[in-house]
Amino acid sequence: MILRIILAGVVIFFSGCASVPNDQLYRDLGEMDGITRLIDEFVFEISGNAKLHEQFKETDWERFHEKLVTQVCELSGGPCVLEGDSMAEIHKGMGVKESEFNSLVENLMVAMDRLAVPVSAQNRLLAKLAPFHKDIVEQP
Ligand code: HEM
Repeated sequence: MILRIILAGVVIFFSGCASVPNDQLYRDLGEMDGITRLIDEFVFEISGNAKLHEQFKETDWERFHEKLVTQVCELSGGPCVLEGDSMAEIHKGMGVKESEFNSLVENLMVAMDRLAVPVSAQNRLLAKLAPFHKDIVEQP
């Protein structure tokens, strides 16, 4: 009897874990539609940002947009996987400066404000992106 209760507890615990997917941020961002609109605005901001013009002058905007949608979908717990090189490998040798990184993050914040993304979701997305700082910025 005791064994059955323990077993039931274990089963409930694991099925509970499986039935609560950690996709709250993905849902708060409006799933694929919301994320696509967010990246539309983000890419629009980046492409018009004079401080970033030199870095992005040869960018394939369509590919960049698609990769960013996939990345934000994945990071927020959505059903996407960004394949390919790591953030460090992609940005290696670009000489990305701290000021450029901050400017790009400001572009994202403007995009999120424009779409009225709730502040708590904004903060959670920024927190997911923050660890990339060390992979992208090349210290002088
Ligand atoms: C949290 C910050 C950032 C994230 C999440 C991010 C993410 C990405 C992603 C997903 C790609 C596409 C990779 C691919 O094509 O496979 C990319 C490419 C690129 N990133 Fe970043 N990036 C960030 C910051 C920056 C900064 C600060 C710069 C420069 C100022 C930069 C410059 C570029 C450039 C030039 C490309 C190549 C675009 C192309 O030629 O198609 N990134 N980044």
